[in-house]
Amino acid sequence: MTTSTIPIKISTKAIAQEFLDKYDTFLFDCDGVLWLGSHLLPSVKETLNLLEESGKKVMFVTNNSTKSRAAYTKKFASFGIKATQEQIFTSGYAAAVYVRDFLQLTPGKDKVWVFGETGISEELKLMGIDSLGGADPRLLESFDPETSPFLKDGLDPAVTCVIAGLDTKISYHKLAMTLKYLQQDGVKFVGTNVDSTFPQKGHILPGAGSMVESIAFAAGKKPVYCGKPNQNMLNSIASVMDLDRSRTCMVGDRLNTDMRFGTEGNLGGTLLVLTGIETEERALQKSDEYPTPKYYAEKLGDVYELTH
Ligand SMILES: C[C@H](OP(=O)(O)O)C(=O)O
Ligand SMILES: [Mg+2]
Repeated sequence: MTTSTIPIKISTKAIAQEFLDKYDTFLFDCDGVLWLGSHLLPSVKETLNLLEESGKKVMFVTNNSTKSRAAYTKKFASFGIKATQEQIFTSGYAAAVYVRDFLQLTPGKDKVWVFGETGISEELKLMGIDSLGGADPRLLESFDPETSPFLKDGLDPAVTCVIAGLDTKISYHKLAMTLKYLQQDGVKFVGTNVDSTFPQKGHILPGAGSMVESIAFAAGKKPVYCGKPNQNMLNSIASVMDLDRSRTCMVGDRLNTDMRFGTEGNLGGTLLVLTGIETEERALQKSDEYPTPKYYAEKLGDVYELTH
């Protein structure tokens, strides 16, 4: 899939101002755009303040399922950035919405086995859906099928779905139990996001996709992914806010998730920043796997720095 236009680099005041004037709503990816782990990227806070002062609407759309939306408001606050839970969409929340609304799990009856962190289980809990596994510390113990606390009374028959996402405390016990549940007839398989890698300051580390696809390979089953570029996420956002797609821009650091999400969502534009996964060379090359961005920039903060 390609777009005919050559990406425009935001490298002058005039281009930066043209970019700002073109859109009323900005959807921001988080990892690799706003921050790298605990490291806030340059002039991000100033850029977000500029957008707020200009009356622009801002949403945060992250494929990172490790934290709940509520936990993310605390991460934003730690950087001195105001963000309400309603402005934040995570792939963990998107997966919970999917199992509630599409798979129609019955709260109080159906349960979910989670491979991943609290960002998934906390969102399920808010919907009244119980989950097993996840950050349960007993899963960090070495796995023995004879003694595992998750097997001694047999598998929980109430589990009708597995949700898998990024787990920075991965263990064989977690992999084994997730596979056991996926081997049960009728258990659905949901992935939070397909990102193969995860940007940290000075490192590109294994992402959710590398773990979910490992489980999929073992189970011989393909998950339904709920994060970007899945359009259910954008449709959820559009349903809760008055979104004029033609005046909306998706800002991200990954071509095959963020830029696809924006282009396939028929948004007015996309901005690829080079502080995460991608390079200028890849931003400019045409590919069948992902669209070229409308704009690109060395970093998001250039939008502020070039106009001030
Ligand atoms: C990298 C991705 O997060 P995002 O860039 O979508 O915030 C992820 O955590 O897998
Ligand atoms: Mg990112």
